[in-house]
Formats: sequence, C-alpha cells, structure tokens
Amino acid sequence: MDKVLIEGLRVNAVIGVFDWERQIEQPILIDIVMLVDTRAAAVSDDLNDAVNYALASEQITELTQSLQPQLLETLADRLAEMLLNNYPTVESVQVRVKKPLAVKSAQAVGIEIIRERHALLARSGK
Ligand SMILES: Nc1nc2c(c(=O)[nH]1)N=C([C@H](O)[C@@H](O)CO)CN2
Repeated sequence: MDKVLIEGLRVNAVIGVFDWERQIEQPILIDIVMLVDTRAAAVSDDLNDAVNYALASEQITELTQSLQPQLLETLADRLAEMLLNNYPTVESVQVRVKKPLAVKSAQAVGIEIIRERHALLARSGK
C-alpha cells in the first residue's frame, strides 16, 4: 500500500503530567504515516483526489494545541482518530509523537501507535 508522510512536524503545546509542564508550552515532534491508495490522484493529477498533507499538517497542529492532554498516548490516539475521520480513503495511520526536552539525557522520548480503519468500523458496529 502507498503511504502519505508527514515527518518531524514541530508543534509547541501544553502537554504533560507534572505541574511545571502545565505552565509552559513545549515542543512536540510528530511523524505521521497514512496508508492510502494514491493511484486515483496519480491518474487525475488533482489535489482533490489526494490526501492533502499540507491541510492534514494544519489540522494536526490545531488539534495538538487545543487538546492540552497529560499523556502522549492521548495525543497520539486523538490524532489518529481525527485523521481517519477526516480522510476516508486512509486505511490506517501510524502516529509517532516525541518530546525532545522532557528527559535531559535522551535525545527524545515518545510513543508510536497504529490505528486501522477496519478495527474502528468493527468497534462502532458499522
Ligand atoms: N508513557 C508515557 N510516559 C510518560 C509520559 C507520557 O506522556 N507517556 N509523560 C511524562 C511526563 O509528562 C514527562 O514528559 C515529563 O518528564 C512521564 N512519562
């Protein structure tokens, strides 16, 4: 399956468990892999037939800044849910979210999840 990629999207946002983290914005690095058949877009050469990674990046930035969650797990799950809802041709989405400043001795800490549309549909009974 083809992939649409967003790599190293940097968003400043409130996120974290500790009191000091609730007082500041910190950078979050976001990587997205969306599995999607790109052949229709390739044939038509029309952005309307493609998953628009520029628009998706704006939607990811907006949600990340408005959510203000405690955990990276919550952020990743909500981003995956939003992308599957907004882009019906995407079959599955991989979301990696990292904090480069949270642990001094690490380059970054983070989590990665994969969410699949068919599992979403099975859960909702549709
Ligand atoms: N699995 C996780 N572990 C931790 C998280 C998290 O979001 N997921 N968050 C924190 C703190 O907020 C941390 O970033 C501050 O250093 C700790 N562990």
